[in-house]
Amino acid sequence: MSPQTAAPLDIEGVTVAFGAVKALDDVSFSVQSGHVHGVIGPNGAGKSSLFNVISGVYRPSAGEVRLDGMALTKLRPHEVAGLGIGRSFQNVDLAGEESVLESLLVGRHDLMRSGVTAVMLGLPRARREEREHKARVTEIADFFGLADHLDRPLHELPYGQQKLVDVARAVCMEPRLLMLDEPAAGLDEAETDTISEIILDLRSALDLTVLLIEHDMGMVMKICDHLTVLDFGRRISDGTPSAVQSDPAVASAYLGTGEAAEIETGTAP
Ligand SMILES: Nc1ncnc2c1ncn2[C@@H]1O[C@H](COP(=O)(O)OP(=O)(O)OP(=O)(O)O)[C@@H](O)[C@H]1O
Repeated sequence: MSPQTAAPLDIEGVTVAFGAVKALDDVSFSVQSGHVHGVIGPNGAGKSSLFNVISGVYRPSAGEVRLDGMALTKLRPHEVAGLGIGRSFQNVDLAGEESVLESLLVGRHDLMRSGVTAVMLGLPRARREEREHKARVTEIADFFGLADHLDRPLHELPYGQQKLVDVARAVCMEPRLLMLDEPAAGLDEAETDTISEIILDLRSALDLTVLLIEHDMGMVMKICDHLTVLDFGRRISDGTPSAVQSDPAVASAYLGTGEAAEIETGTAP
């Protein structure tokens, strides 16, 4: 289905500081190609900062990020996206009357060769390209069970489907590495199961590496091959879900956060 193949990611000695606060402090870990790799940690641990470094939004003061051996740390966000990193966001943007189709086409912006003017003038090459992009977007929407909703305004969809659109938009970028920031936030158990299945199916069907930030421990334990745990910007644990679950450093980081029981039992809050 996709011409791309899953890519490995290496994070080496990455530090990001905001004044006296080190959002990331000498963080290193590797993500194997084809893995679903979870990044977990209490609030403020540095997870979103890590995503921002990988996607080129934050420049680290030290360290390097490599996708399939290629250094990303000096690139701009659109250049990082062009190398095959697609990203969903923590908060769904409900503003505007944008349709699901339009929202998904935004994900293909960097893949479109014809400019907006050419499309508006109805030039043949632009029309053909637009048709091809719409066909691919429809195929991806179908994977998410969204194909019947393409013409509906995004804000009319139930929240669970809006979260699916957010993930689908990142898939429309044709990534080799898909970064998902809390795809299950605000979802009920059945919706969380649905998105979990979709992530696993996507990984196989599109040959993706998946990097996942998620607070839902039930989901993390179920679908991740490997976990990295951050706390106060430092990597405090890294290993298989069961190894991380029994790591005393992890239990102590979560102590008093309200998520400690979920870490121990691997259940959703
Ligand atoms: N742009 C910024 N300016 C100043 N401080 C920031 C900025 N971004 C992050 N931080 C700080 O860096 C630390 C890590 O924040 P980050 O958002 O990366 O954590 P997180 O693990 O994603 O948290 P959460 O689970 O709550 O989303 C926090 O102390 C945060 O206040």
